[in-house]
Amino acid sequence: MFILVNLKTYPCDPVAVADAVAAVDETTDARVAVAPQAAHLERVAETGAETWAQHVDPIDYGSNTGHTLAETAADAGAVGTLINHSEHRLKLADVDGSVRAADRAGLETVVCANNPAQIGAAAALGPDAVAVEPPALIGTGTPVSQADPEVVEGAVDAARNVDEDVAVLCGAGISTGDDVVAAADLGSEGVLLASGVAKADDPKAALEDLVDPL
Ligand SMILES: O=C(CO)COP(=O)(O)O
Repeated sequence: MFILVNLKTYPCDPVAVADAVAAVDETTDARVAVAPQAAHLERVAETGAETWAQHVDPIDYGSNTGHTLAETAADAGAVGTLINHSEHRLKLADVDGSVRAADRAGLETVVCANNPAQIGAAAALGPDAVAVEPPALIGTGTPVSQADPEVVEGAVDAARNVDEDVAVLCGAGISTGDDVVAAADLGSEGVLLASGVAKADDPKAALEDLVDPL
């Protein structure tokens, strides 16, 4: 299982969480990675934790003020990027452009989407993975894999019908190892989560609980 911790703009210490991610990754067969804010990419990558960007723009080098260039994220140590989060919504053409930009820079891609229909559209753009995250469950602590299993199964079917090579992850409310096991049982190859680790009093203990049953 792939466990990708999105730090969003939570007021946590990104380096401390990254240290915990790196330490827990050593103890498990699961793959554990962290997606800090763009300004923290370099410091986070220096911990040795697998580091992802939260976003890259559909641009190339040039006159693009205030944008995130995929190559710059890669230079800072990112090995992958999220694209099109519910909290950072892109037009389909821009999702496509961001996937192309990430490919150009050698970044792995996970395109997020709200529901199975959008997952099908996202999978058609050829990312490495898609992640279904129902917006109503994000940040609630109610795990999509246990509260809304149909949406995860629907996403797996939607992606498989389009491109069997695109992995499917799920996210929203995931915070325990049981939530991760439930996701795996539904055909998900990984989970995206944020508050369960970024807002935890002890992020390392939260990560240990997530990987414990794997
Ligand atoms: O949006 C998410 C991950 O990208 C999920 O957030 P929560 O884990 O806080 O529900």
